[in-house]
Amino acid sequence: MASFASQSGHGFFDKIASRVEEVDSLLMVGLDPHAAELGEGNNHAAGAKAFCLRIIASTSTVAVGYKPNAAFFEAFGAEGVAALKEVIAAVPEGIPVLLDAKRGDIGTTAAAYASGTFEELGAHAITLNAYMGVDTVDPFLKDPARGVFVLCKTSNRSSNELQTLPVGNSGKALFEEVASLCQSWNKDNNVGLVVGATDPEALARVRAAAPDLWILAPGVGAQGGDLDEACSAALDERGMGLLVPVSRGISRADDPAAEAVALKDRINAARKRCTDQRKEPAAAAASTTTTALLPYQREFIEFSMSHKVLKFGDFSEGGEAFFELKSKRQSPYFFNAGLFCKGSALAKLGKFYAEAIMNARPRLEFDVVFGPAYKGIPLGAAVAYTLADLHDRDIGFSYNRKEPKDHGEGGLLVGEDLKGKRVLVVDDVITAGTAIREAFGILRKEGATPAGVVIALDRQEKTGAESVIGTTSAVQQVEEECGVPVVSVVGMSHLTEYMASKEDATPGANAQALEAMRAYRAKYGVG
Ligand SMILES: O=c1ccn([C@@H]2O[C@H](COP(=O)(O)O)[C@@H](O)[C@H]2O)c(=O)[nH]1
Repeated sequence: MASFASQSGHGFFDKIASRVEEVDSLLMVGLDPHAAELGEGNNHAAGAKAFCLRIIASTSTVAVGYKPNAAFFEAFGAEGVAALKEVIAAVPEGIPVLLDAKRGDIGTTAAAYASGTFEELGAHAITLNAYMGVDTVDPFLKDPARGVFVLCKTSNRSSNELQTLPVGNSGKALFEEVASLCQSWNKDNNVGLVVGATDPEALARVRAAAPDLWILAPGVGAQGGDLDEACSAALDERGMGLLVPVSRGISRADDPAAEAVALKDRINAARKRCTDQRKEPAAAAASTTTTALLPYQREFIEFSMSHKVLKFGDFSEGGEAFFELKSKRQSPYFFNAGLFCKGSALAKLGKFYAEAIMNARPRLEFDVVFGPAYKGIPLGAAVAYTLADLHDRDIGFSYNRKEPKDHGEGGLLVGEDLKGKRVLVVDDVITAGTAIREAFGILRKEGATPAGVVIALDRQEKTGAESVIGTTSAVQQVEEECGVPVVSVVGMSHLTEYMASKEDATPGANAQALEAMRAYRAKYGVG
C-alpha cells in the first residue's frame, strides 16, 4: 500500500499544499484506463494496470497526486478492483492518491465505503456526492490525514439541471449552498470541492462561498476548460487552493511524460499571470504584450532551428551574420517555413498552431479553419486534425483553389461549407498582408465572417522603405483594417527573449547575435 503518513494535527490538505510546493505543480494526473486507450488484446484488468503504471512512471515528478477513476477498474469486475489496489500501491510514497468514486450513502454504508477506500484500497482521499447530507460525509472525515472532495458544480453539460437551481430566497444556487456547507464541515483541513473548469463563473462563486477550501477543477483539455479563467476564478489569496486534474489530455498524448511537463508549465504560467494581475493589474496587462516565453514557444523555436527554418545571425569567422529581406533590410534572423517539408514536421506544426489558438486571449471563436492556397492548405489541415485529436474540437476545414475547376464539383472552394460561419485563417507568415486580404475577400463572398488569423511567426516590424519607415507592422495593419485578431505561435520578441535566455545560460556565446536582434528591434520593431 502506498504510504501517506499523517503528521499529527495535519489535515489532508496540508499534505497537498506541501506536495504542491515540492513539485511546483497544480497538476493531478488522472488514471482513466478507457477501453479505447488500452488497445486490442489489452482490454482487461492487467492491461488497465499496465496502462496506469506507465502513466505513473512517466509523470511522478510533476504530479501533485494521482486520481484513478474507480469506474474504469470496476468495469473489469473483481480483477479490475484488484488492479486498482495494485495501481494505488504502485504510486510512489508521499504522493497522494484521490479515488474518484463519487460515493454517497447513509452513514453506516458510508462508513463501509470509507473503510473500503482508505483501509482496503489504500487511497488517501475520495470524491463524494453530498446530496444526502453531512452524515454521508462524516465517516470519511474521521482521520484528518484522509480527505474528501465533495461534488459541487461538476464539469458536465447537464450539471445545470440541478446544481444551479436557486435555494430558498437567498438568491444562491444549490452548488453555492454545497460550497458553504463544506466550508463549515472543514474542521480538520480535509474537505475540498469539485468544481468544473468548464464554468469559470461558478468557480468564482464557489471561491467566494468557500474561501479556505481546495478546489479540484476537472475539464481542462478534452472538455475544453480554460486555464487562465480557471486560475483567476479559483486560486485563493495565496495563489493556492486549486488542483487541475487531467486524464485523457495526458494519456492520449504522443508523449505523456512531455505532455505532463507541458501541462504543469502551462498551468504555472496561467497561475503566474493571475497572481501578477492581482498584484499589479496595469503591469500585468502590459507584460502580456511583451514576452513571457511559454514552453511550447521555446520548443517551436528550437524545432524551427533544427529544421533550418529559423536561422539566427552567425557572428563567427566566415559566418552569415545578416540576411537580406525582400525589403532590403538586413535582418539578424531568417525564417523560411517552406523548409518544413516532412510529415513529422507537419504533425508538430499542427500542435504548435493549436497551442497558439488555445492560448490566445481574448479567445478565438470560430467554426471553420481555412487554409488559403497554397501554403495554407497543409497547415489548415494539420491544425484541424490536431484540434480534433488533442483538443476535442472537431471543426470543419476548407481551402481554395487558385484556378477554378470546370468539371466535377467545380468552383474555387473545397471542404466545409462556409456560409454563415466564423472562419479562422491559417497561414505561415504575414509579409505585406496581401494573401490574407485576398483570403478574407473569398470568405466574405461566400457569406462567411473572418474570425481571426493564426500564423507561425509575427516579425513585429514596421513596414515601409528605409527613407519612410512606417509606424505599424503588416500584422497590425491587418488587425486594424479587417477588425480581426492575428495570433502567432511566436513573435520577434519571443525570438529575442530566447536568445537572451541562451546568453544568460552561456555568457558570451550569443552576445553579438542578441545585440543584433535588439538593435534591429529598436530600429524597426513594434509592440
Ligand atoms: O465534474 C467532474 C467530476 C469528475 N470528473 C472526472 O474527471 C476526469 C476527467 O477526465 P478528462 O479526460 O481529463 O476529461 C474523469 O475521470 C471524470 O469522470 C469530471 O470530468 N468532471
